Amino acid sequence: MCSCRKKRQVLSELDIYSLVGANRALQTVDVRAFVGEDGTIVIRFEGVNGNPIVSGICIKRAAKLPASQVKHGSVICNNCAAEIEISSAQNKYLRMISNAKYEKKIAELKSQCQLKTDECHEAWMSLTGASEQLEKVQMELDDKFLQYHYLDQAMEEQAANLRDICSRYERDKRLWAAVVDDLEKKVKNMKQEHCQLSREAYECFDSIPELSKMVFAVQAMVAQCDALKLKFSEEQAKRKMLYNQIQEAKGNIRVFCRCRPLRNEEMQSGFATVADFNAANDGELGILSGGLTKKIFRFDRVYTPQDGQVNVFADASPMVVSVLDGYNVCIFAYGQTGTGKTFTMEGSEQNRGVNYRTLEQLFKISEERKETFTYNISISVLEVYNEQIRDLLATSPTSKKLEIRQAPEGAHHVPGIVEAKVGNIKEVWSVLQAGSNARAVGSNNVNEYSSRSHCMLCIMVKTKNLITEECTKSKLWLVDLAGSERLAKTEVQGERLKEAQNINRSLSALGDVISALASKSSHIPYRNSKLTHLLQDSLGGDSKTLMFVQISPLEQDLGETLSSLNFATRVRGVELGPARKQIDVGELQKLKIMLDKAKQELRSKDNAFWKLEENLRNFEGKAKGKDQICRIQQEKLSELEGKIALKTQLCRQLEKQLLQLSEGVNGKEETCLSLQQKVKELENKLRVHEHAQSTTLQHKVCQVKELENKLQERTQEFERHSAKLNQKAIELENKLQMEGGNQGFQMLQQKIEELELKLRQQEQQEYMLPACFADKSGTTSNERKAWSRVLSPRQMDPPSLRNSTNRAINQESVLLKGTDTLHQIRRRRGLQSIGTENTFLASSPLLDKRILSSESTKGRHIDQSKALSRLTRSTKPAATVHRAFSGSNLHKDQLPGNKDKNDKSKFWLR
Ligand SMILES: Nc1ncnc2c1ncn2[C@@H]1O[C@H](COP(=O)(O)OP(=O)(O)OP(=O)(O)O)[C@@H](O)[C@H]1O
Repeated sequence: MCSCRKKRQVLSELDIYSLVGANRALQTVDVRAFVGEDGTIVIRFEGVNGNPIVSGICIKRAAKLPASQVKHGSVICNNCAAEIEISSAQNKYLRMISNAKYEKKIAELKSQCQLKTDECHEAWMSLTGASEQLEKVQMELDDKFLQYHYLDQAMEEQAANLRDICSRYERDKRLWAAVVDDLEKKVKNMKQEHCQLSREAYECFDSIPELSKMVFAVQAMVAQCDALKLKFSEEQAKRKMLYNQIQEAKGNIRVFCRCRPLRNEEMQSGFATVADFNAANDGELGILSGGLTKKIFRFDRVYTPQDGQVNVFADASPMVVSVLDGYNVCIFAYGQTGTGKTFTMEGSEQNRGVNYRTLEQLFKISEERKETFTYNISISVLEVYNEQIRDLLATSPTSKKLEIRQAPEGAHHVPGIVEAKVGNIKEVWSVLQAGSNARAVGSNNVNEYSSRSHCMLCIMVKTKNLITEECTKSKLWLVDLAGSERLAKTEVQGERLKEAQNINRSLSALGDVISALASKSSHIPYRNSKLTHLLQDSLGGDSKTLMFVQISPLEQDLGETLSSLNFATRVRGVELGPARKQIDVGELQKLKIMLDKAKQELRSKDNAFWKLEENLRNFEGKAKGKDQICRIQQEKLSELEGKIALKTQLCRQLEKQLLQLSEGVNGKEETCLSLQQKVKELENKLRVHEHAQSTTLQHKVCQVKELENKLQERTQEFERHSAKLNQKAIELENKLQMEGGNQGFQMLQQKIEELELKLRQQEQQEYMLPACFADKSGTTSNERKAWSRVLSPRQMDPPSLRNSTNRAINQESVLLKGTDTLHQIRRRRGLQSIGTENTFLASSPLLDKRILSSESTKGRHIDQSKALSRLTRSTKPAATVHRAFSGSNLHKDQLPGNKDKNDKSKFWLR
């Protein structure tokens, strides 16, 4: 406290009444008072006239005393430049005020920091919200993208399917077109065929009446023919039967005439033939004699030179077969030498004769009848040579003469002769060959290999009827007579003459027998020769006889030919009487034979009739077949037409489907285009939003970072300084208590001064803060000035002089001293102090709020991390966010998503 002269003068000369008026209190401001040691307040009124009454004292807290103005425990007055001492208590109080000020500032800073933190939190929350929105948008975008992708895939699939369908459709179309073309061609061809078939069918249909007429005519003709054939066969049968009956009744010897063909050399020599075969079929043979006259001979059969062995045997076959029925049969060949007797009877290997064919036929029939008959066939081959019988089958020559004996039952046989049993035709040929080889032959001028004996093959057949148990024993003589040529012609002598004489004698005996038989003589001279004696059972009587008269066609042989033919004519005239079975089986055998024949004829007629019927059926079947083919073709045509109609319908349906598919594809393409546009719009919006978010975030992050840094520095400095001050205060107090005294006091004062100096320096540094904050927090220039004035030494009123309870009175009794500006500044200071008090009062809720915010921040930490984790997704928008953070020059570690949790928690706790 100082006694300011100016004030003192002013106060001494102050005319209170003139200034205030009567009964009004003088209100003084900035009246300095001293606080005594005992705590009393001393106010000195110097130069006061009268007795001023102090009705009330309003103590108001002094303005803050800047530490820089406190030097060595004193303050220099701004008015009088007097050094005002400051008591230790006042210093302590000042320090407390200073500390309180710093605390206030710290609290303000903390509150500002809290506000900034809240702002940051809000910004972060908004950022998180924006991120979430962004994420949602991103998700929607992803969904849209996926939808677009799926749509694209579906489109591609649809397009591929469509292409496939189109290709298949094209392929099928081509195939169908080819098939349709082919079918059309086929239909065309079938139509043509159908037309042709229709024509043919019509023709057939037209010709059916004619055909049926023809069929009827043919049938009628066939029937007529059949009838005629039947009649003919009946007539023939009757004729044959009658003839046979006549023959059998007469017992005539049947005579077949056969003429040999001209030899090659004879033809080359130009020999003429005397035989005329024009009526050979009627059994007539003409012999030309003397060139003009022709003698006709009638026989049972006349063979031309062209007739073969088969024809000859065919006629002889029925008589041959008679031996199986139990008849004795004799077949002999008579004729001039070289006319073909041996050829007819034996034949050659290529042209089998009657002998071989007879045995073949017998075996064949016996095989056919084996169910009803058993046959035992044996053969003997004899030769009558020079009136002696030779066994041609005898393996060893014997001196014993073979004689003919008559059995008790009347049959003649040659005892001791070989009767070779033959079972099949192979054995027959070997036997016949052996006999033929053993036959005596010789050459003459007519025939080089002339037969010089009568060769006689005797076939003995024993038959047993398995049904009737009837047994027969019959024999068949097949005789190849020796040549009947005249002796003069042959010009043989000696032995050959003797052979010829014997041959002629035997043939003459045969003639005699035949003449006797023809004249029906009572005596038949069979025994005149061995030949007739052997043939006694089979020549004449109850036997069947067949004679082959062999003639030569040559004119030179005309005499012999006529002789033979005359002999044959006589033979043919012989009536032997009816043949008789060797065992009388009566008419039964005959009826059976007739029945067999009738059956055979019936079979043949049935066959012919069946053939005709078959032909008719064939005609009808052909007509029906054509009708059926026509019907089938018509059905096929209708089927093909139906198929064509179906396929045409299918083609139309496919075309419709194709059109529908193309329409669907167009619609999907439009949808796809609209979706693409929407996606582009969303992407643009997202980009804009991301850009705005990133810029805002960058800005806020920068601010927060700066504030954080500053706050951290200040806090650290304050803490450090407070710690130092507290420590030094404690030390000083301790020293003060320990030491005491002037020297200690002086030292203490010096130290205090040093400390105050340091404190002032720090305060000066602190005073620079508002300017800094003004720059950042938008503080106006007037406010900065007010700050500097408030912190001036004049405003360092002791807080003890101010009382909050009298604040209103003090404000009203302001001493109008100085300028308006000063007054305004003081008013602001008052307001500032009030604001400061209010700031202190508001500090506790803010602290609570900070705690809550820190707690809520802790609570939100997980969500933020989640949010950040969402931001760090590997999607396109996430990458965009990452770019936004990277664009704000933040280190990767400073990114919320990448920083560790401790840093994040520290960040939010701050
Ligand atoms: N119908 C015919 N067809 C063909 N050749 C025949 C015919 N008849 C006879 N010949 C031939 O004439 C020749 C004489 O025949 P073959 O020996 O049979 O007479 P032949 O009457 O038996 O004589 P021979 O009394 O001297 O024994 C033979 O070479 C024979 O082949």
